Amino acid sequence: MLSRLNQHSSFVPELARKLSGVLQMKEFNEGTQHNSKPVTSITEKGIQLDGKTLLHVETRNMCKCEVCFGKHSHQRNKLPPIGNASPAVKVEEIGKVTSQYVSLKWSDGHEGLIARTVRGEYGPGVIESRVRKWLDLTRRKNVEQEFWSTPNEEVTKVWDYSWVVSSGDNTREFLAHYMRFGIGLMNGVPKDLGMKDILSEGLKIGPIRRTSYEEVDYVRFKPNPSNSAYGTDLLPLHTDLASYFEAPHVQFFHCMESTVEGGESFWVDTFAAIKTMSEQRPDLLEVLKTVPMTFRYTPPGRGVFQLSQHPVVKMCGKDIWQTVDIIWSMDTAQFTRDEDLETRERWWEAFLYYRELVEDQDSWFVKKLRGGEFVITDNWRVLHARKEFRLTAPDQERIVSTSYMDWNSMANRVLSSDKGEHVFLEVDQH
Ligand SMILES: C[N+](C)(C)CCCC[C@H](N)C(=O)O
Ligand SMILES: O=C(O)CCC(=O)C(=O)O
Repeated sequence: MLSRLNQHSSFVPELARKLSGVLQMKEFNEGTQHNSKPVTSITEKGIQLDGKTLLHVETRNMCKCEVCFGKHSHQRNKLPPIGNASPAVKVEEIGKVTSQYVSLKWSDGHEGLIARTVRGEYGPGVIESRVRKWLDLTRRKNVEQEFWSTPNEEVTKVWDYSWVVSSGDNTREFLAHYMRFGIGLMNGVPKDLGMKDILSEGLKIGPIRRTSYEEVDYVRFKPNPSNSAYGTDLLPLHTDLASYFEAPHVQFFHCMESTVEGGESFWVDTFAAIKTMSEQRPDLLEVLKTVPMTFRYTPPGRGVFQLSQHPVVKMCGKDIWQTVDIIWSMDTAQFTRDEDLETRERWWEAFLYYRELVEDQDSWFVKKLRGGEFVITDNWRVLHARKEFRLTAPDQERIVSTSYMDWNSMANRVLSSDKGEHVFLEVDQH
């Protein structure tokens, strides 16, 4: 590798410019996303590449040579010198430029190459088209999500189970829909399939996230319920397991049977409400973002003591990232011990403002689930609830099974290539 690079170290800038011109045409034809001229030049801050400035330190950390970057692991093999920020490592020379890579030599003596394209970065194979289409959605970027303050046709779309599981691409479309709206519904799940069959054999996703409810929990009427879900009363809008430090990202609902009266489900998109709040009362939103609330689930006699704290709204940069809301597991008494009076007054004003927005019934998606229907919700975004139901005849039943999963497992299904042949970076063709 290095000896090959050395061949290019007597590098002529003009040649690179010519090459770059040719490459620009080629890439345009391939439909890649380079805008302006693919100039490669060294500047004060770093290098100019394809109309973009890359900092010296960034280029050094982006090195894709086989010394720096694991061929099999696609992880960094070797750290660039720790002191690469101070004194700053600098690009000293730009070498060969091809459609995928640019060779660079840095002031720490290292010679390597950085990728110019998504393909150069991750390697050839099916993944590239998916990454282009879905990378931002799988990273929960708000710009790709569609917030809904009324349940429109797209949000309420019900997908046919057998269609969804009939090909990998169909499954991906369905999961991408779920990620966009925070909810995805299917019907027609065959009667003989349980939660685990649907997840691992149908949607081919996993593993299930274990909680204190084990892998699959059956929500049905139980006397003296250890969780309010097992009663028949209205179950108000909430996200599940707020008492965990990291509440599960994804929640699955499989309605196995429902012949009771009432018991309609409803959902609301908190991100739409938070957006409204950010426009109308940014001062109150700030309070929800900064003041932590304690959440608690400590049912007696079960050896369970779950206690955690979170602000109700979490951000990731400028993106709304997570809402945590379960009114009845808020430990209000603990809150009075943790925060001063003034903070609590402001917090309650902010929380009730927010709660009023999500309790606006016009923003609810209401649907009575029937046997064979399946719902996935973004438990960091969409609140779910169930209306009261009544058992008026002995043969009536309502059984919903629930499970949880990490968001990564969904993203993995949407973006990954299938297991099989190794597909390596094309650095050796550079
Ligand atoms: C569905 N399953 C019964 C497993 C969990 C119910 C979670 C909602 C609950 N009240 C909470 O403590 O967060
Ligand atoms: O019974 C239902 O439909 C809702 C149950 C629920 O919200 C839960 O278990 O978290």
